[in-house]
Amino acid sequence: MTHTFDAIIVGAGQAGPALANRLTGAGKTVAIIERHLVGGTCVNTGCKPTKTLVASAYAARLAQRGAEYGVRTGPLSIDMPTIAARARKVILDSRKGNEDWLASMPGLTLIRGHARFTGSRRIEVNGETLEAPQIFLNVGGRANVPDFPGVDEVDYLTNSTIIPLQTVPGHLVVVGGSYIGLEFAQMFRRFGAEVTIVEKSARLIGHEDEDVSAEIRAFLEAEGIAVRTDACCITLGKHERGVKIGVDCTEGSPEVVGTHVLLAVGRRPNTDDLGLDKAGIETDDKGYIKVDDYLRTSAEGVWAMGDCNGRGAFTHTAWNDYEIVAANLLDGEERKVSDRILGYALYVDPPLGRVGMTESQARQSGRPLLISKRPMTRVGRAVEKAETWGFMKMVADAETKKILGAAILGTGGDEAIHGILDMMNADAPIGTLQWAVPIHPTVSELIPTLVGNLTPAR
Ligand SMILES: Cc1cc2nc3c(=O)[nH]c(=O)nc-3n(C[C@H](O)[C@H](O)[C@H](O)COP(=O)(O)OP(=O)(O)OC[C@H]3O[C@@H](n4cnc5c(N)ncnc54)[C@H](O)[C@@H]3O)c2cc1C
Ligand SMILES: NC(=O)c1ccc[n+]([C@@H]2O[C@H](COP(=O)([O-])OP(=O)(O)OC[C@H]3O[C@@H](n4cnc5c(N)ncnc54)[C@H](O)[C@@H]3O)[C@@H](O)[C@H]2O)c1
Repeated sequence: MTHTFDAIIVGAGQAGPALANRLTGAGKTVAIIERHLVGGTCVNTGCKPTKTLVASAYAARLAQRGAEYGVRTGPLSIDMPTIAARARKVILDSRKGNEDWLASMPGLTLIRGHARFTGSRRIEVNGETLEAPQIFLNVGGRANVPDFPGVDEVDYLTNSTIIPLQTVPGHLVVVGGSYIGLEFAQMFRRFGAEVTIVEKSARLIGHEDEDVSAEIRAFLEAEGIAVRTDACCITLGKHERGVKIGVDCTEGSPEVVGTHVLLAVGRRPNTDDLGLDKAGIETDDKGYIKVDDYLRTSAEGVWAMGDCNGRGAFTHTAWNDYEIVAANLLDGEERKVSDRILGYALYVDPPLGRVGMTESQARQSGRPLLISKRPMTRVGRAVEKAETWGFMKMVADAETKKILGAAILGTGGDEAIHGILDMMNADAPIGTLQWAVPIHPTVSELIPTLVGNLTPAR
């Protein structure tokens, strides 16, 4: 039997439920299909639990440093079951919030099962056929597990399986030194694990500027995390203490032995089992669904939103994809992905808040540049909090006097960066900030000073 809807959404992650809300609000009948957990990656195995764990790790760090602040407590201990339970509660509350939201939408049918195209705008799920003139794909991604030699012989962890751990690993080896790897590495170090990060490129978080990578490496090493860069030819194998990781580094021992290994070497889109070929939907060589500026796929009447289109890899970019599609289809607007100014944060401590171009990208663009940089040791709020790692940096176009990009690697950087992000979205020239009166003492109060110190790049 074939069931017909006005629209079908595949995936109840970040973009799908919000779009379902708008479509049903416009009087359409909508089926949303979810094969696993409502809320997708961010809610169940991504942002929400990791930031909850990061908060516990921050509390542990402050407790470890308590005497520096003149606060002495008894012997410190880490209660991992309570830490994991806190993350679990945040997951369950958020998932339930999403489920309740879906249940409240009139005209919405939530179908639990794996969706697969069987034809153009025709989908099969649980043996039933569904058809709709409009189909929206929000299938997200999963941890990439490369076929490292020996990978099947060991119990490796991914972001999904490390979150519920009830004990602190003796020695956690983290393969991959980017977002996922660095956030877990630092939190488990703070929970008491020995931690080694193994990264194949020459530096951590390699798409950021070299000064950002170097500073992050410095504060992670200062907390006792071992970092092995230039690590090629990863191999995995069983060892009496847990797992041995073969790393063909240019320096150091060719083998690292740990009790646990976390694979944090990127994501892959959930597009390999979606029958895209049956619907004429093209992907790129990594499996990301090709979309145009309006998020339309190569097949008429099919859109792709969120991580699966390769145009963003964050919760807020998935959400913005929904906003773009809804505005274009329901509000008569013409919104484009290319109008998005990308901002994001890396939740190590201190965090990295970022927006727009890196200094290196700005230099490669060949424009005349103005650059300004200020260490956090010269930011009053950071000094008062005794959290002075990092720096603030801004790059502007010397001719248009517009900000091209910024990094705030320092305490409160994930929040303070929004002052710059908002300036860029308002398309305001740097002089706009000259007479702003920021609040003292904040990290943000130094943004006008950063602007005032912009000087021609050498
Ligand atoms: C450890 C970790 C930490 C992160 N932290 C942050 C952060 O701090 N900030 C941030 O902005 N981003 C963060 N991210 C990234 C963020 O989680 C993703 O960008 C976001 O969840 C993408 O949302 P999405 O809607 O595109 O996909 P998803 O949330 O992955 O949702 C896709 C859904 O589709 C379902 N699905 C897939 N295929 C099918 C099918 N064939 N049939 C039916 N259902 C299907 C899946 O089960 C899933 O529920 C993090 C990611 C990870 C892994
Ligand atoms: N704070 C956040 O917003 C946040 C947090 C976590 C995850 N995320 C999202 O999740 C996505 C995935 O994160 P990720 O860190 O897994 O992926 P990533 O693609 O950002 O980084 C993967 C890292 O692994 C390294 N690597 C690849 N192959 C390797 C190998 N064989 N040996 C050693 N190192 C290797 C890469 O050089 C790179 O540094 C990101 O794109 C990000 O958008 C975001």
